Amino acid sequence: MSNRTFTMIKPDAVANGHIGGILNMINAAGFRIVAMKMTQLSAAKAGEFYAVHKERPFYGELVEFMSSGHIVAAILEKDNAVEDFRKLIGATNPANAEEGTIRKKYAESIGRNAVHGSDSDENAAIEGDFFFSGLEKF
Ligand SMILES: Nc1ncnc2c1ncn2[C@@H]1O[C@H](COP(=O)(O)OP(=O)(O)OP(=O)(O)O)[C@@H](O)[C@H]1O
Repeated sequence: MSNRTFTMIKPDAVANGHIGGILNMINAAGFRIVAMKMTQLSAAKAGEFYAVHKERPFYGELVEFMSSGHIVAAILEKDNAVEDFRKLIGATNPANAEEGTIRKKYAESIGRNAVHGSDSDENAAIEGDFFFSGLEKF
């Protein structure tokens, strides 16, 4: 079990002024931020990041949305990081997300759902490298 996961605060939450609120929830849950940056994905980069969903009907909408505005990408550290962070963000569809989760509080819909969280240790490492590769040491 790795102690790191990767997250993005998505364009809806950034545009609606929720970066601070979401980071507070992340800190309060015991995660340490080891790398973080604000950036905007090109459609090509968003498509690459979500390539596993290429065949899904919502792929075009997802890529358009994820490249529509600024995002905040971060690597987080905590014991059991991947699983605990998935619990903290809540269900993909905010209608099914539990009280106390980030998506319950900040997500607008299944597409505009405020945050991303890696679903495995392997993907956490791949996704972290996607944004923070090479020269940076953390
Ligand atoms: N039916 C849908 N309509 C529109 N967008 C969707 C739909 N299902 C999923 N998505 C979008 O695709 C993303 C990836 O879907 P996935 O099933 O991997 O959910 P997730 O693992 O909870 O989300 P994420 O990977 O962003 O943490 C979702 O977060 C959501 O933004």
